[in-house]
Amino acid sequence: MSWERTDAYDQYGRWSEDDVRVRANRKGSRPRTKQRPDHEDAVDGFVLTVDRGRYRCLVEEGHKKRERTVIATTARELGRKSVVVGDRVGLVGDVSGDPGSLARIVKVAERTTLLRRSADDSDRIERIIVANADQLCVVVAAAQPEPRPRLIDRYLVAAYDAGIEPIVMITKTDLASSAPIRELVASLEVPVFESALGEEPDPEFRRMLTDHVTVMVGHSGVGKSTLVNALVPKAGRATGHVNVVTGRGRHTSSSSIALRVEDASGSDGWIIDTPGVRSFGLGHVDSDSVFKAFPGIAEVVAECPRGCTHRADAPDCELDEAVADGRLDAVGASRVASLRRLLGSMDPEDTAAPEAAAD
Ligand SMILES: Nc1nc2c(ncn2[C@@H]2O[C@H](COP(=O)(O)OP(=O)(O)OP(=O)(O)O)[C@@H](O)[C@H]2O)c(=O)[nH]1
Ligand SMILES: [Zn+2]
Repeated sequence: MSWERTDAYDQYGRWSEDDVRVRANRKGSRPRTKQRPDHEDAVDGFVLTVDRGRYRCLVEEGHKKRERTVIATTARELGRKSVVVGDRVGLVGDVSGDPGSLARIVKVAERTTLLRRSADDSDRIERIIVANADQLCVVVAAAQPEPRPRLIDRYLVAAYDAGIEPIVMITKTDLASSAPIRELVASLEVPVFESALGEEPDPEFRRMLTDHVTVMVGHSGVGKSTLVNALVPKAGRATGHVNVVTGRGRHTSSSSIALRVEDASGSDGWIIDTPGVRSFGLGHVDSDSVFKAFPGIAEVVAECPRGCTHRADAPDCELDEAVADGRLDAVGASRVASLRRLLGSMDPEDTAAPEAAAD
């Protein structure tokens, strides 16, 4: 996973000069770096969309008059470092945002989080979906398409692995009860919200988005775009239909986009809508990091034998001891059971879900 970081950046995303050769400087002016300009004049941008090598970035965010979007490409000096929606970048060149103008992304700030998926569970090559999200909203329909518990589990595992707080939004509650999904996530203490067609989004849910970057994920057809449009009326996310026979959506949204969402008081946050998927590979996830996401459990697994998977069948797993001797109470014990179930969603026999086939 080392490729996601470039050592030439420090923790603030500035160039680190350590590995840059500095030419002897006879004239006594500032030392010049041979290959890497430090781009002190770069302006900060927030990546809103990525489309075939063109990055739409928001600059002077929050500034009433000067805030604008700028189209940019990536500078060659970034090398193979990828830039994704949610990235905080430094831009040079024409940052006016005028029609036809083009800027260059020369820096990418170190990411606070990375949401990743792999093509399938045997594939350790990961794709970064979104950077810097601190919440992940799993959108799941009460019906049409039928909820797929394993996919929900997989999203939750990905969130815990990435250090992102999960939220569950149950849509289409006009069609079926939300109870089975609520039961599924009950022991994880994940905030759960509901929505139904034609209803205003729950103000509590809207408030939950304020001052956060929330990535919205879900199976194709669950009503994610409908929800995003309700939250951000000018978003104009294309909504599709669900095939009544298969219950599948048509992948109407095809790329990720960051959208500003406001609450009743006018405060705002960002949601990042991602394309609907049918499967979510977890080849890159290490089960240790999922357990370590929970205080109380992290201390216990620190005592496990080396290489312990912490799964139900793991020999001498300290979690079993801690449940037995009361170090973990009833809530802790049910959380361990839930996490083990979540990690069961990574089991290989589960990857060949019928939905993985194209329709
Ligand atoms: N009954 C009902 N239908 C809904 C609700 N939300 C969305 N739908 C319908 O479900 C269908 C799919 O909705 P979309 O918003 O396009 O779904 P999506 O999750 O964005 O789908 P992808 O673009 O494939 O990712 C549309 O026909 C919506 O009108 C709801 O709360 N209740
Ligand atoms: Zn263990």
